[in-house]
Amino acid sequence: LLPILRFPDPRLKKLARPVVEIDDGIRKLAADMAETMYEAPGIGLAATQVDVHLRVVVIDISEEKNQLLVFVNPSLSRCEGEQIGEEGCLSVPGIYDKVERAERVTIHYLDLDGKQRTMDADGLLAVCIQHEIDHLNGIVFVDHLSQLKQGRIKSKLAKQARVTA
Ligand SMILES: O=C(O)C[C@@H](Cc1ccccc1)[C@H](O)SCc1ccccc1
Ligand SMILES: [Zn+2]
Repeated sequence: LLPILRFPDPRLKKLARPVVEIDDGIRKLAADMAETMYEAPGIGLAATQVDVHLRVVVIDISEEKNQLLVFVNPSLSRCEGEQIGEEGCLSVPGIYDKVERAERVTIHYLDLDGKQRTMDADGLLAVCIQHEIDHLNGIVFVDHLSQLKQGRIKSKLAKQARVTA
């Protein structure tokens, strides 16, 4: 299992670098990220969240937890429509708030065989993909909220940290 960075850790703001070659190291990273995601539990995880600043994302929104998607160097095209959904984040435990996302996206990425692929997504998968790509760009969903809400969240998490410490 990989330790997940907690907001407002400054390493969550780092920009992840593209993967140059998909080797066994990247395949092991994806496997470790998937294990960490399933155990959390979560439906998505970006390498940034486990302090690896490479553009790798794992997602599984299936009920049976048996449809793992791995996106290397993901990018979006054709962002259409709007949807507002309640979001949480494994790096911001206990905080949930509404975030506006595109309803439909086309994602371009490399699979673990290094093959260039394209996928259309909508609904929860589109939301998750946008949430994870934000992480690779150093953006946490809290950054989309008002300064007032961000202040409240920081103090709430600081209090939680004191209690658990
Ligand atoms: O921190 C992460 O990146 C995992 C996120 C991914 C996510 C956030 C909002 C909406 C969709 C996906 C989640 O914390 S995973 C936990 C979760 C589980 C079911 C539904 C929503 C969030
Ligand atoms: Zn997140």
